[in-house]
Amino acid sequence: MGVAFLSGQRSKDPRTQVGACIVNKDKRIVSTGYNGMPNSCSDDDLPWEREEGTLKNKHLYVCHAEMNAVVNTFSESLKGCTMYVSLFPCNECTKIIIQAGITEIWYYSDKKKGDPKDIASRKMLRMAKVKIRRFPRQKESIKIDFNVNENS
Ligand SMILES: Nc1ccn([C@H]2C[C@H](O)[C@@H](COP(=O)(O)O)O2)c(=O)n1
Ligand SMILES: [Zn+2]
Repeated sequence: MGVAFLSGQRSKDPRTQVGACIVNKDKRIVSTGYNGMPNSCSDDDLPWEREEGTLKNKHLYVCHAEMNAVVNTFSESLKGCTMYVSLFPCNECTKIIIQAGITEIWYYSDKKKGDPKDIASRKMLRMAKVKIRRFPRQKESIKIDFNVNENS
C-alpha cells in the first residue's frame, strides 16, 4: 500500500492523488499507476478543473490510477493478481480490473461509499468474486529518508 501511495504522489491532479500497485501471486510488484492525463496529451492543454457540463472538466479526460496500473504492466497476465489502491475503484476501473483477471483488491479509503458508482462497483466485484479488503490503519504516514545510508 505504501508503494501505491508513493505512486499517487506523481499525479498532477491538484485535488486528489490516487495510486495503485499490482502484485502477482508471489507478491512481486508487476505494475503501478496514478491518475493522470492520457499519454501524449499535455497537462497544459487539458483542464484540472471540474466545471460540470463543460469541456473544462478533468473527469472527461483523466485516466484513473487503477486503469493505468492495469495497462502499464510488464506482466503477460494479471490473472490471480492483487491490487493495492489508495481509493476504492470506480465502476469503470472495476470493469477493467475484472476483465484483467485481478482477484483481490486492498483499498485504503472509500470516501465515495454509497454513491451509485460505488454501489455498481461493489455489485460487479461481488458477482465476479473479486475479494475486497479494507487496508488496516497501521500507520498514518511513512517517512522516506534519502540519507539513511550516509552516516552508517
Ligand atoms: N478510484 C479512483 C477515483 C478517482 N480517481 C481520480 C480521478 C480524478 O483525477 C481524481 C478524483 O478527483 P475529484 O473528483 O476528487 O476532484 O482521482 C482515481 O484515479 N481512482
Ligand atoms: Zn476509476
